[in-house]
Amino acid sequence: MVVLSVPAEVTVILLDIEGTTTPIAFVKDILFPYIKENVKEYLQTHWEEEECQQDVHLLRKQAEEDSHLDGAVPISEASGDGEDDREQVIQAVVDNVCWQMSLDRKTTALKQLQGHMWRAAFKAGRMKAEFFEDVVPAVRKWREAGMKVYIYSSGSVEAQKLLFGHSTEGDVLELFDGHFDTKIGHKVDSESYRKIANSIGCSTSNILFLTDVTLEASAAEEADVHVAVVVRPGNAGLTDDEKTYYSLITSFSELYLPSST
Ligand SMILES: CSCCC(=O)C(=O)COP(=O)(O)O
Ligand SMILES: [Mg+2]
Repeated sequence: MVVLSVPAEVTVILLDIEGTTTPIAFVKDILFPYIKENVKEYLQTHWEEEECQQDVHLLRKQAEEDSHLDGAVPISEASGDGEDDREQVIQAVVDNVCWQMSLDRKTTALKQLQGHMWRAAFKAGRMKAEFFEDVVPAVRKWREAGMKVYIYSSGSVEAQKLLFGHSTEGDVLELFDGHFDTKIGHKVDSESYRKIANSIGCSTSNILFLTDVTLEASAAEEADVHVAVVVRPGNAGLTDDEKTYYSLITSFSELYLPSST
């Protein structure tokens, strides 16, 4: 088995979700279709609720920022003038969400609505998150060795907690010391990793970030974070240069912590 030695200065392991802890297929074949199939009915049912209105407000602001993009879908303000008007705005929100999802955009606005929609499905037991089989045993081992373990995903913190709280391996939320999402910044922006270190109360060089996306690995590395790229079934392929440049692992069990036996 290939072994990757974790540098002695690392005290925090920061994990991506999609393609790292969780198969991309679970996200693409289960989580995302649930949104596309249910978004209209969700909006119709929850429209009057404060949380839903906040989600629509955020999506509308995002739509304004996106107005220069090809195919962008604007969301007008409801005039408050009857059922037809409300249905038109709902349809625009649906179209906007589907457009963003067709591009796999990671906007905070989209991720916030998705998290709220998944809540009911996870809580009712209609959906259970999947993790690669090495994930939970490795995280337990790292914690026993004194590591802190955090999540950094484009999925909202609320959605992350739903995932780890409702999985095929039960509720494993307590294994994590904290969660970060795009509210701290985007994963391809190196400043996000400095803010994460600051929020944890450590130096960026105390962090090892595991991700499947080399643009994220590169941003983290620019901030002096240690990185390893996770190669999982179903992940996007890497170029030969990327394979040579980055430390690669195919399972969390390939990480060797000097402090553990
Ligand atoms: C709670 S994560 C749900 C999956 C998701 O929406 C997503 O965007 C995952 O992105 P990641 O940053 O974990 O690759
Ligand atoms: Mg990922």
